[in-house]
Amino acid sequence: MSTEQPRRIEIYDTTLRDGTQGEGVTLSLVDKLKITQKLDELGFDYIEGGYPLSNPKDVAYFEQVRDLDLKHAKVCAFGMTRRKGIKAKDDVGMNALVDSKSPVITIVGKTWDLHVDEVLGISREENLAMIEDSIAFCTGHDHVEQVFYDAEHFFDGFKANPEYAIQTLKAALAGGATRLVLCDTNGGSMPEFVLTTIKRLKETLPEANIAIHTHNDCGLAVANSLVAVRAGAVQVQGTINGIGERCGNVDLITVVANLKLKLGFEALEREDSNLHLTELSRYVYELANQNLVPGQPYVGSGAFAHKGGMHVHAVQRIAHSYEHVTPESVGNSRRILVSELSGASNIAATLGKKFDIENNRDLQREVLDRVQVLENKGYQFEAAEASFELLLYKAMNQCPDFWHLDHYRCVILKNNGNASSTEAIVKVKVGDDYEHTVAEGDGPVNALDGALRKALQHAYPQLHDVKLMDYKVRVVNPNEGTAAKVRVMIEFAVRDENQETLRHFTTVGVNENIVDASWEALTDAFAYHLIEAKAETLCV
Ligand SMILES: CC(=O)SCCNC(=O)CCNC(=O)[C@H](O)C(C)(C)COP(=O)(O)OP(=O)(O)OC[C@H]1O[C@@H](n2cnc3c(N)ncnc32)[C@H](O)[C@@H]1OP(=O)(O)O
Ligand SMILES: CC(=O)C(=O)O
Repeated sequence: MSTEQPRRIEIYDTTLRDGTQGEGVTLSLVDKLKITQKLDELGFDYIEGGYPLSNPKDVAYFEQVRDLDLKHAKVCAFGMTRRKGIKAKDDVGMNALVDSKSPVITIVGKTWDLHVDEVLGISREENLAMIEDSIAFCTGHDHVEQVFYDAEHFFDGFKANPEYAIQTLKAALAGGATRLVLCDTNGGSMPEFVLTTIKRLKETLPEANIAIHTHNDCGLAVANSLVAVRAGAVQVQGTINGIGERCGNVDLITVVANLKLKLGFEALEREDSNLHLTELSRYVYELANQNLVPGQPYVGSGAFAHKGGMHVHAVQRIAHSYEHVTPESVGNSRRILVSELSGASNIAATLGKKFDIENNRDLQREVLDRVQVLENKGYQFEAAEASFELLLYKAMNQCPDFWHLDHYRCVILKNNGNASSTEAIVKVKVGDDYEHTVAEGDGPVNALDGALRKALQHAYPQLHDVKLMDYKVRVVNPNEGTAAKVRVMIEFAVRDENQETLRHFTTVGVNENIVDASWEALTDAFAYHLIEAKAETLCV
């Protein structure tokens, strides 16, 4: 039996620098500090906080991050080599880096002769001097513990001119760099090339500590990072959720999970850090104001969501029949979806216990048939769990009529130059009485919601607790132009008397008329809430 300790891989996060180079990503100073704290809590080794020369926010970040009580992570300041033709000590960028007081400085320099000759337009010797001088200038300051060298375009440079690429790395080592970070800046390299290149490099520079920084332009950032580790890299650089320039950086969430759960490496200082990967991913999406990616490996909302009937049938018996790791191992959870692709097992798994129908195959099939017919018409029940449950209540004859609609009407008034106003009129019969109400709203749905609530408020005060939160509409068959069907999904929150949210639920409606589709989703929600709240119907 091997007694060898698993190799520990350093994890270097650049969400706050390279991540913010992604389209649509901006983080406030407070967000950057919060993410720093979170990454430190989970045991990240290095956090690249920004580019101190770039903007006042990054300067402020490096001032304020010193007040955080970080337990493990080292904050890194990023910048490029000195400008051509001047001394490092006279370069504003160099001075901004050391003035940041960061214990680690990461300097990016040119490896590819194309960039040296054509982009910077300098001699190759000057580029080598810029790399060595810049690193030496930083290492010459006592507070600087380490300088990492980001070899920009390393793999493209090595392909074009391997001798020169290696000279640039030697210049970095001569300056005192403690990590040579091989960057696949354009994200175009293939894993085989990354592997063989690093192996060749290790023969030339056996003592150098190699790190890897990949981009995802070929969808290979994770693969390239993992082969680099296999070839001996000691550090992986990337971002949370893979945000970053163009197609993004490597997603450190996937890298860490693969290193720890699949390949037997140690990564991140905290023992149970992989259990918090889902939480971390969602935290960063939230602060970066980005939508979750359902299919994101390990931590996406769909990473352990089972939809096909055959899958659900098997997963209920043996979870790993359709799951490569347990959802809990990365802090995620299993979900069973109901749709036209479901089998009876999906219904038994999602609602079998709540409705006590785990063994009632006939009822499960009846509801499934109904789901299939409705989804064929444009409904979607995966995310509209309340409308789906209502189908079950109906199939079990447990969905009473709480009111009878006589009619509703919506009027939108638009005067030239004025904002439009909307009025809805609703007439319903509740028990023996007619309620005829009117409400104004921001639009037809808001006005109808108001008018129907007024009509029902005395008979069913429970509706006071349910609030409309979000409204989404999508065209189902766009080929029909303005006569196309639309699918409306409405999210509601149920609140207690202190206005604390107890739970959310969603309903769906489909129609050629957007107001009718909205009415269907709205009334589904009211009926669902009344059943769940055990309201007695006044209509017999
Ligand atoms: C692969 C990467 O992700 S590297 C990081 C890229 N990140 C960023 O660019 C975001 C932060 N950048 C910035 O805030 C700005 O671009 C700054 C402050 C760095 C520079 O701004 P400016 O002085 O206005 O220059 P600009 O951005 O137009 O052009 C880059 C300049 O840096 C020079 N340069 C580029 N790379 C290097 C390098 N490795 N070493 C030295 N100089 C370099 C270019 O020659 C050019 O200088 P020039 O205008 O004298 O020809
Ligand atoms: C340094 C860096 O971000 C890159 O080369 O991609």
